[in-house]
Amino acid sequence: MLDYAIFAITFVVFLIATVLYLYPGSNKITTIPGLEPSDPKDGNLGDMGRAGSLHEFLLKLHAEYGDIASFWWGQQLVVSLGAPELFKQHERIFDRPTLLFKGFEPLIGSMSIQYANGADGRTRRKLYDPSYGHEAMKHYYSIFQELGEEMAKKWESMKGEQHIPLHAHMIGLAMKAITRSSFGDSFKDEKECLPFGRNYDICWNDMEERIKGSYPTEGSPREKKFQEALGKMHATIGKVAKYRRDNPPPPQEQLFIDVLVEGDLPEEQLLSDALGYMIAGFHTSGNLLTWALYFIATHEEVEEKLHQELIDVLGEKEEVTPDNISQLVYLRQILDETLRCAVVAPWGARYMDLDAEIGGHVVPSKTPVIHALGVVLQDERIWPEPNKFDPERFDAGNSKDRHKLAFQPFGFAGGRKCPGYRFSYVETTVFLSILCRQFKFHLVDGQVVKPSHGLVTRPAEEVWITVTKRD
Ligand code: HEM
Repeated sequence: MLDYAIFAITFVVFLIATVLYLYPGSNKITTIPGLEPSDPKDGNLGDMGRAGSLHEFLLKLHAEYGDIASFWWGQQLVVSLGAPELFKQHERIFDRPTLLFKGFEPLIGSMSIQYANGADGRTRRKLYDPSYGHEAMKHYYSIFQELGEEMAKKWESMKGEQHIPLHAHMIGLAMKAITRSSFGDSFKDEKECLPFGRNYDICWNDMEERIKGSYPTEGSPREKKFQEALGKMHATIGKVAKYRRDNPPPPQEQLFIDVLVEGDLPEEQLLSDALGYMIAGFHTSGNLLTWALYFIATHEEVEEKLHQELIDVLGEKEEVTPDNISQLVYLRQILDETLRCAVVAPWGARYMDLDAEIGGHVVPSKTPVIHALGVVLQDERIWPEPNKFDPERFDAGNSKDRHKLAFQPFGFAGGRKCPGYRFSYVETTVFLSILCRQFKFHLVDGQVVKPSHGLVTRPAEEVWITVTKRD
């Protein structure tokens, strides 16, 4: 009888301990150091808001708890990795957790590649990736050249001291680059391009409000305005898709939109992925261009060294081509240091269906795992004086001993890194070589340029510059 009582008591104690151990809202389901939820419903989302952004929150989290740390996204435990050695353990993981990107769904749609995992995600990448592969890139140089020269002419026509809204101009330029190269000449027509840009602004401004926690109520004028603008963007993409379906180009002239059209995809997937690639394509590159020119304008020695390289490699007139682009070594260092210093894309994420071991801890199955790319890009153990803009960090001699996963601004895991990384390097190289060969840049006095970190890092306010034509 006593034996039975001891067994029963032990069993009940074990059961209670197990329930407490696994109860959501308790951090006991993992040994990973980290935050307790500040709120039973919202977890640490409030702390994230107070930090300013997820990136700033992660900087603090890792400073306090180390290279692997945990926190609560609402009632979901989330793990963050903040060191290249830990990235290594996630190098093969493909699937992305939906939860952390759910906020973008009203704009990009639930069928976006952003949410596609397993066989579906891999099949899509296999279908879409060649549009931004090494061979495809060769067709885009002339488009970038034409757009860069157009921008240079516009700046040249501006009177000496006229203030230029750098961010607006660079986002516009990057939008033209992705639409023309991926969707064809329909976007050459300003009548298509300008309203598209305006509708995009309406949707994006509303998305920024949503990401800060302000959602429109169903049927409200705000929601109607958002849906109307989104509908118009979809209608434009639908019109372009129909035109390309009715007038198919020869195989060697196929663009991304033709791949979508030929893929015989459900209409919703076509619209989602067309819009998703477009947004991912210009938001990122537009901000990379903005930050690069901001750093060039504020670092005269960098500006002059770059100008000299452009003259040495291209002379006064030559264009960037697939054959000479690799000679623009210093320009590439500037782009890489900009991606690092401005943390253009601060984080990525993955999850696994199984329990996994990372950094000596068990990560329970289905737990979203953040790749804190930006935390690593600002880690002073890897990058001394991390806030200093110094392209020499990427000089071949200075890079050779660095861990290969220390610089991964386009992500690194599971063959699912950013599909647009080559595109971005080529477009920004062509644009900057045209603009920096012709102009000197000056930041208008009295501005304090601060970053605003979302899924992409942009300047919190417009950056105003003036330009002087070089002799
Ligand atoms: C400065 C430029 C860019 C940066 C820093 C950047 C960064 C990133 C990062 C960090 C990811 C997440 C990767 C991961 O989960 O491991 C990503 C994904 C993605 N990027 Fe980019 N990107 C840039 C330019 C572009 C361009 C030009 C395009 C379009 C051609 C593009 C399209 C995408 C798409 C569609 C995804 C999601 C892919 C998927 O779900 O498999 N990006 N990007």
